[in-house]
Amino acid sequence: MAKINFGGVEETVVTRDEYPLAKAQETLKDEVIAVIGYGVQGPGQALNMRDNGFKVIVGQRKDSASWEKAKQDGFVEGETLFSIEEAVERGTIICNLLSDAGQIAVWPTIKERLKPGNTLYFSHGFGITFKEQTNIVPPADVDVILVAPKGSGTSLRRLFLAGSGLNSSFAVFQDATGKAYEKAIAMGIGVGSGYLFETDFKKEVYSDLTGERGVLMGALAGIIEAQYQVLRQRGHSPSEAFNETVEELTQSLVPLVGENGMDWMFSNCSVTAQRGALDWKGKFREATLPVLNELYDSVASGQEAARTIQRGSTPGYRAELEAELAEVRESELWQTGATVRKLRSGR
Ligand SMILES: NC(=O)C1=CN([C@@H]2O[C@H](COP(=O)(O)OP(=O)(O)OC[C@H]3O[C@@H](n4cnc5c(N)ncnc54)[C@H](O)[C@@H]3O)[C@@H](O)[C@H]2O)C=CC1
Ligand SMILES: CC(=O)[C@](C)(O)C(=O)O
Ligand SMILES: [Mg+2]
Ligand SMILES: [Mg+2]
Repeated sequence: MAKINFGGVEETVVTRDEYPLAKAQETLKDEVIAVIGYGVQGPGQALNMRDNGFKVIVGQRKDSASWEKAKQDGFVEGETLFSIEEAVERGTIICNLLSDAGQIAVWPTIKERLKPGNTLYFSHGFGITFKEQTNIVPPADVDVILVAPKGSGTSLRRLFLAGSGLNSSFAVFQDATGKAYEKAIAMGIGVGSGYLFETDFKKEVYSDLTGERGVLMGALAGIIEAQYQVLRQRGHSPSEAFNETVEELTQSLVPLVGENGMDWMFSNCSVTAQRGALDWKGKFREATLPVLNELYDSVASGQEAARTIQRGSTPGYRAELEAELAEVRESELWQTGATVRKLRSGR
């Protein structure tokens, strides 16, 4: 395992050089990998593993949109596509890729079909960590592992097809066979990870829930709305407010951050911009620190999990969620965005 120094702190990382695909194939050669749930992570992981030469079957509710999607992706009913019950029966590694709320409802179905020596696999520490709320307590005779790609299942698939990989966290919660660690790494390689970073279930779910509610999604959406609102209220046109808040962020500046870091993005902007950004970043940091601490507390207390479960198990919730997304989509800000996107010439 490679020891890599991250800004002065040494961590253990698994690379594809030291754990090549051939080794992962050897480790998992006798396993039937049952991917339960075919939403966003399900297709990304199942297709990457299938393309990587693993035995993959899919378990999904019949007559659902996801069932049809699995068929379109080449999974064949009765051969590689089954009901959830049958897929769990047939699998030796059970990948629980249902939505986090869905995992609670389906857990009894999975639990009663697990056999000694099976592996229970998650892509989130949610169900295990918040067991008081989820009741997901695996029997002692199965391995319990995690590989959590740090990005959308859509990106996992796209990067795999492009020949690169998305980084993933991995963890072992329970090692019944003595082989759990090896299986976790092999699965991580199999689903198309670039590098694998070791963590535990609790750290994975705490950081993941914080990240998506914070900078990655919630804070990003919120700060964009706030700046757009200020510019519009101060008399700027929609296109000017959008270009100066989102289009330049996504098309020019964030890709530069991704390429070579924040200081490099800064140094590719004017000295005027650099002076102002360096002066103002502290204010933004201090203003958001209390909110981020409140968020972390809400994650650690189980309140975020409770809300996810409560909302996610309400009948008709998907339609409500879609209505909330439609409200975002139909706002002036994001309607302006749709128009601006059409004007990206030559791309
Ligand atoms: N969306 C993503 O890209 C990422 C998701 N994850 C984790 O991966 C896991 C799967 O997440 P997603 O793919 O987003 O899930 P999803 O929300 O797309 O749902 C997956 C599947 O669960 C099924 N399902 C939901 N409730 C059900 C129920 N009560 N009975 C039977 N089937 C039910 C749906 O039909 C769907 O096919 C979660 O633990 C999530 O936190 C981790 C990294 C990224
Ligand atoms: C894509 C991802 O990793 C998230 C944002 O944590 C999620 O979809 O839950
Ligand atoms: Mg995540
Ligand atoms: Mg997440």
